[in-house]
Amino acid sequence: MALVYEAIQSVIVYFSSYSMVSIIFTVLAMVAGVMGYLYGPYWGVRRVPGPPIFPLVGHLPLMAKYGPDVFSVLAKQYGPIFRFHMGRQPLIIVADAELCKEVGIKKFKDFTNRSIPSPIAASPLHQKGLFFTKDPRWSTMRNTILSVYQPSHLASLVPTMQKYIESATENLHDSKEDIIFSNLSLKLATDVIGQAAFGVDFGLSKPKSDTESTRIVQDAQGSQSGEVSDFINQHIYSTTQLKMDLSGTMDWKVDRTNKKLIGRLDEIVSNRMKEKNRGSKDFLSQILSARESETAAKNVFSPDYISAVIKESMRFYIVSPLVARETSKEVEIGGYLLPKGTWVWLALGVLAKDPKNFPEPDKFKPGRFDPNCEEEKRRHPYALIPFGIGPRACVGQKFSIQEIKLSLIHLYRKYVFRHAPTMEKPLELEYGIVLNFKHGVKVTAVKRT
Ligand code: HEM
Repeated sequence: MALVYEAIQSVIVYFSSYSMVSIIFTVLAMVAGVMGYLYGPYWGVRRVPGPPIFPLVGHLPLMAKYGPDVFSVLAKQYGPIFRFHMGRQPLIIVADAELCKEVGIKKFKDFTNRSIPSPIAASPLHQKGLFFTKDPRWSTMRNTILSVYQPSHLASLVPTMQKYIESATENLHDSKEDIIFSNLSLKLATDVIGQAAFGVDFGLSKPKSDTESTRIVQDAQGSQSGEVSDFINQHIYSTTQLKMDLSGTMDWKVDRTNKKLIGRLDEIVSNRMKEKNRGSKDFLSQILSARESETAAKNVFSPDYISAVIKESMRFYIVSPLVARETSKEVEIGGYLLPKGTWVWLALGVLAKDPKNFPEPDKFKPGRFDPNCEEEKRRHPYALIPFGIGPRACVGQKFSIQEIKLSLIHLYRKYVFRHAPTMEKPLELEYGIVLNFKHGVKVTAVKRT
């Protein structure tokens, strides 16, 4: 009997110690899993210098402390290439013109793609566009799109651009309220893109009375202008709501808006496909014609003073301070070996405020771009790259510069502008995916006599 009792006892001890061991193992495995989840992405790039990491939030508290200057502050401390953690996701920040050249041009084939933040990874609409699309799909799409940005085609757009600029700026001096110039230029740019890209009049920049009288007039695509503005508002919502949210969740409203947008875009494209003599006035018609003639594309598409002022403005308020790229295989940059899949971000904003290339960087001095001045001659050729760099640089660069130049010429020929008394000083900025003005740029216009 005693023997049986002892045997049972030893079995109980065996099993209870077994379950203790298994609990310990389970807990250890869970801890290892959590540590792996939190620090796995860091491990491959741990040799790249960077500030100490706060658990879970990474370096986000530094962003709260230094605001938009955070990358300039860190570049001073850690050098031209450093690590910055958005939560657990490490970014390798490249803050030097020569290294940007290496990523964007010399080693481009290892950096063809952009890193995709999770809200975009969850959005098929954004992934289909040229900006985020990847690998061969990107090159086919880019080659087809580039044809519509040829100088001859851009030149043919001058009258369209002029028409919108003239109508939008006709009676600025009559305005009883301050003109929120940043809003006006956004509407103007969107209207020009609508006409140039889709052959559709969005009617956003027309002076109010005009817009009201044409509200019921059908636009070129048969949709009413109210509907078109609705479409654009959805588009603006969809793009401005893309936060750098790395939590893996996506705002359901963005998802819903994207679905509606896809519907609208499909509608515009299918209507245009039905048109026999669609001509080649707008980008959509050109791309559809290119698609019909090229099978590869078919599978993919479903220094004058003004120049100096434009360059200095784009340096001073750099629109897109960071450009996201990703390594497609193991690659060496700035003396560090980066594994495949590393997020490498080019810090165009740090470059633009680097006193090595732009002495007194916080002063607005268009003269620094005078081709005869020493500063211009000494400067690194890739010190100011507001449109990005290399084969993946902005396709809209020439289009934008043409529109900016035309707008400036028209505006300054007719008006003198003054800061409105209601405009804050210094201007308050909002930093998102692109730079924005918190309260708008407010001006009053005085007609030249
Ligand atoms: C002042 C105006 C603009 C600025 C500062 C700007 C800036 C940029 C930057 C920095 C990039 C990333 C480039 C890189 O990765 O190296 C980019 C890409 C792009 N931009 Fe712009 N852009 C502007 C206007 C436009 C316009 C008007 C269009 C269209 C008509 C446009 C279409 C694109 C596209 C499609 C890409 C993605 C190109 C690709 O991934 O192959 N941009 N832009």
